Amino acid sequence: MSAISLSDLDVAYSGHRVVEDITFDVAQGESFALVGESGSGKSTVLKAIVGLAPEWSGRMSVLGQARGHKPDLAFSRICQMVFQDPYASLHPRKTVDATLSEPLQVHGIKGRDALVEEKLAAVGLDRRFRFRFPHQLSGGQRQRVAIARALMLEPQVMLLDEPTSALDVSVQAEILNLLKRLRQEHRLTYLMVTHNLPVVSFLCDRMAVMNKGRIVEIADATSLHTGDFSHPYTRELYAASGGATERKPA
Ligand SMILES: Nc1ncnc2c1ncn2[C@@H]1O[C@H](COP(=O)(O)OP(=O)(O)OP(=O)(O)O)[C@@H](O)[C@H]1O
Repeated sequence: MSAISLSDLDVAYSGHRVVEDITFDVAQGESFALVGESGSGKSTVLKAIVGLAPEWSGRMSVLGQARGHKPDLAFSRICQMVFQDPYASLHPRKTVDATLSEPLQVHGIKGRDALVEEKLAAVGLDRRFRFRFPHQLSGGQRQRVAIARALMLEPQVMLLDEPTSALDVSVQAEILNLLKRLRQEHRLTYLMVTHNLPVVSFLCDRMAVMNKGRIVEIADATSLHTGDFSHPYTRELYAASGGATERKPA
């Protein structure tokens, strides 16, 4: 059983189709990237999976459970999304504690104190941060809180939408290291949007290259060492990123 399976996925906004014919499978425990230039539809694919882009057709399933068009509370227990900008994704008037407790309340899960502290520790924040508001945190700390929130329900699949691109270069590597560690410790599957090929090299096993709403190529991340790609658009993207990506991102 795949962690994520998309087949002939089309997605539109107000009748205007922006994503077409998306088909790929992500294996359990795999880290899979969607790359491509701005506007190519990468985030839209993630939004469709979590139900934030409701005009879709095709087939989607996560851990063997087919996605429908109706809200599905149980889905959030297996799949969570982390957004690009932790300023925008965290409620400014909620403490870290309130933000992390909310999914537990919604799902009627007990043991709030221990779980909040456990997930804070998992993302490298000690208990001093628990009763702070987002404006009392750095950008990197805020993104750690957003990741902790995504972990609260112990999902197996995480959708990561440019999780480091809104951060200072100096903290990008810290968050990437954290994501790498969490994936190992929690045996997570990642589907990650990025435009940064060194990030793919660091964190991902395979990548799908998107151009104008379609996938033009699916390649192993190891191809980033050699530049051995079949589609001209991928070769262009590779050349634009400066070629071989042995170096660490950020
Ligand atoms: N809520 C929305 N309503 C209408 N159009 C949208 C909406 N969100 C995105 N779009 C459009 O859909 C297309 C794909 O956007 P999407 O955000 O998926 O691209 P992307 O590849 O993730 O780009 P970026 O890297 O800039 O985030 C773009 O043309 C965008 O303007």
